[in-house]
Amino acid sequence: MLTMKNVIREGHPTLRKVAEPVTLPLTNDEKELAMEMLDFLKNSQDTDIAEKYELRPGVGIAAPQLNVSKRMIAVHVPSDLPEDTAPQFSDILINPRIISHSVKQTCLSEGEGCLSVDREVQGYVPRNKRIRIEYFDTDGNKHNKRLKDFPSIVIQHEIDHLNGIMFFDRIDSDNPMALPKDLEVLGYEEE
Ligand SMILES: COc1ccccc1NC(=O)N[C@H](C(=O)N(CC(=O)NO)CC1CCCC1)C(C)(C)C
Ligand SMILES: [Zn+2]
Repeated sequence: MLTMKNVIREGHPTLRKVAEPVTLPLTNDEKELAMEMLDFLKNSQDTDIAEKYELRPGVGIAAPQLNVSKRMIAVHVPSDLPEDTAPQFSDILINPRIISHSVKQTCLSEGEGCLSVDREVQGYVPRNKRIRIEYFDTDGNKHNKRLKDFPSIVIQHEIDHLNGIMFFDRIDSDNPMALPKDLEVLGYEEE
């Protein structure tokens, strides 16, 4: 099973590479890795497993973070509602592409972190509020989905990893708490 020691950290050159598109159909190794990535996220959200293996509570991971420079990401976003066990969004996305997005931007009120970054970085990370994505699943079927808010932020964060972009690249270093106009802050102070 994947643990934090498989995750490469800030400074590793692979995190700054543009990952290669995956040729379909996936090889068995690529399928295996994709499923391990999703399992890692599920394990990280299981109290006992996460504690036992010291996993950070992950909602998304990109293959480059495992030193595999391929355009594959896994996303597993739990529901906002505690009584709801079904995740808001859970899938493995092969060659994901943002095909359109809202003008409206959003950001997390508490900023962002990253499984590959072992430090706090303050500042808002402006992202598109809504995105339409196209991607392939591990069976090679094409999907086209519209996402907004947190699931949309997670997927944009992961697709950035496929392009060698880290979340702090998007923070305005002159004024980290600057809120671009037409941006809606997402998070606890939300009604
Ligand atoms: C179960 O966990 C949650 C439940 C509800 C809200 C948030 C979370 N968890 C996270 O935001 N987790 C972050 C995360 O997985 N990532 C993914 C990552 O680093 N991918 O490369 C960072 C997030 C920052 C914004 C979007 C993803 C870390 C860096 C804090 C582990
Ligand atoms: Zn990350």
